[in-house]
Amino acid sequence: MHDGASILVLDDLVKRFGGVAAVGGLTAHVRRGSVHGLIGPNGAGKTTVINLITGLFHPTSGSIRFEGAALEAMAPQDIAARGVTRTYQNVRLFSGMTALEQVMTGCWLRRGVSLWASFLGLPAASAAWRASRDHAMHLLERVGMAHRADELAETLSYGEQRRIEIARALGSDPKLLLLDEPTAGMNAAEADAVGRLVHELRDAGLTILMVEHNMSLVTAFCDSCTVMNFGRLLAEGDPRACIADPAVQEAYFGRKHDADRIQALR
Ligand SMILES: Nc1ncnc2c1ncn2[C@@H]1O[C@H](COP(=O)(O)OP(=O)(O)OP(=O)(O)O)[C@@H](O)[C@H]1O
Repeated sequence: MHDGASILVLDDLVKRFGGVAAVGGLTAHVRRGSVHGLIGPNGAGKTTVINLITGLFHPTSGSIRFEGAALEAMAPQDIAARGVTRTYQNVRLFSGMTALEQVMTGCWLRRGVSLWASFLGLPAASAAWRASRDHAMHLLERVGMAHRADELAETLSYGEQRRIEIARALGSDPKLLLLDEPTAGMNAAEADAVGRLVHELRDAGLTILMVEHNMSLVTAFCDSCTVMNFGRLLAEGDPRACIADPAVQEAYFGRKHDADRIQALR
């Protein structure tokens, strides 16, 4: 997958924090128009990879190519402007704002009017505000939350808040959406609904890279995956094949004889 089919290519990516190599030479490919899972045990380096792709951290070495452009030295807002956006592991909504207002904050890249025009209430700013409200409403419909548009975010259920976050991330018309544990804390029905939403977004042309711990969701909804362990690549490809890989099983559950010993101690 070294051709134009890959929208994102990570090559020998390294991120050190002092003596800790959170990412220790990761190479990975994400195919355009796919749902790609990024999985691995706790502390494997998955969130650090998302932080590197979005420019929150710069890599110690290695490269990140998005549609052929090098992202590794770019500022987060420039990466966002190229069409890469994300959600966070923990819900990060603004308190005191309605669902619609939350999503409107994500539409800033589309507005195209200066901050001064907004402050001065110029006609162009009012028209841009109406356009971003209409777009935010459309996005709420897309994630099945239009009926909650005027509710304060803090009054919504956890699953609903996650949907609002996804709608907000869609506000900048991304090409690549990075979801960091989008189903954490959800019940099976809510998680399944997120899986279906992710498929709808993919079918509408988006590429999705999703950090996920729920293996049944990964096998049901991811087209491909990258498995990390200790900052490195453990397996890449078809999710079922990756999860069945003995090295991946060992990373998650320990060696078979360790499991047998633990069982014997019980
Ligand atoms: N800012 C930081 N400073 C120092 N160490 C960090 C920092 N961020 C991450 N690490 C370390 O890097 C390693 C990878 O962390 P990371 O959060 O990327 O893993 P993860 O796979 O996302 O884990 P989880 O599934 O538990 O969220 C861990 O050992 C973590 O403690």
